[in-house]
Amino acid sequence: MDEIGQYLRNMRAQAPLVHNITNFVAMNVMANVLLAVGASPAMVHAREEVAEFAALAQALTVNIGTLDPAWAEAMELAARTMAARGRPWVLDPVGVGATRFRQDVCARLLDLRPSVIRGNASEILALVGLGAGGKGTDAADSVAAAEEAARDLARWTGAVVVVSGPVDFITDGSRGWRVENGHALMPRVTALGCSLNGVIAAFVAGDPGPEPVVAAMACYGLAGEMAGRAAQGPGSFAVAFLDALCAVTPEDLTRDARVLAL
Ligand SMILES: Nc1ncnc2c1ncn2[C@@H]1O[C@H](COP(=O)(O)OP(=O)(O)OP(=O)(O)O)[C@@H](O)[C@H]1O
Ligand SMILES: Cc1ncsc1CCO
Ligand SMILES: [Mg+2]
Repeated sequence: MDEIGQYLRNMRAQAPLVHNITNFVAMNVMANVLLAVGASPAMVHAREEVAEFAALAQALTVNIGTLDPAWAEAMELAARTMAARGRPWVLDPVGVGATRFRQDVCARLLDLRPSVIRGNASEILALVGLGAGGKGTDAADSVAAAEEAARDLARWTGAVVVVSGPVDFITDGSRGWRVENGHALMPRVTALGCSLNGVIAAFVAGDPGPEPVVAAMACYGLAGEMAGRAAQGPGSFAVAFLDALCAVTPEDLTRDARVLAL
């Protein structure tokens, strides 16, 4: 892997336009996260314009958090555009274990070959369950338990798979990395997982493959650590986290990333 800070430097030099079809909860947080880290966000979801808009973007994220049928159609149209143009797109299968609707939509989206799939341990296990005939999952599934499932999902779909949690796991099906950066307040602020998808998309916009995804995860976790030192609780953490995403330098990332190649 190159010097890890280089991926942040490259991303900021490109300042990629990231098109996001995300949930109502995440839209504002995610747009601010992307601006803070140095990318350019757009939240666009109408069926009538998503394909045209996706053609302008360097990367796309799709998040099924507040799904409805019109949005599901828009997600497929936008993902199809990226796939046809060979541009990266990131899928976040929020709560895919919970309902049939989410499972059906995710199965269709997986056919459109996401470049990256990012979820928490339960979501990754549930997605693998779609391929294996729908085995059940537990909301408390650990990242460690999901590592093998993530490798299976990566081999099955061709995507880089990320399991986020106290320690993140990233795999392309053969290689694997653990990223230990992060802060315990991150899961106490809504939509920081959803917003992470945008940062991953920004890092892979100019540079496909698992290495920029690993760098995005370390960068996000490191910003969490910086924010954690300034915060009094979840509210001030959310503000400090935006400041930290803006302040973190490539040199900080190279020095303080805690990445284990397996
Ligand atoms: N206990 C923890 N300690 C340190 N970092 C954590 C912890 N839990 C999550 N993170 C970090 O928080 C970020 C978001 O991951 P998380 O797994 O919470 O996403 P999520 O469950 O999809 O969140 P949401 O659905 O609320 O958007 C990642 O960078 C991850 O490393
Ligand atoms: C709270 C919530 N509900 C649906 S999506 C979402 C944002 C975190 O995934
Ligand atoms: Mg999530």
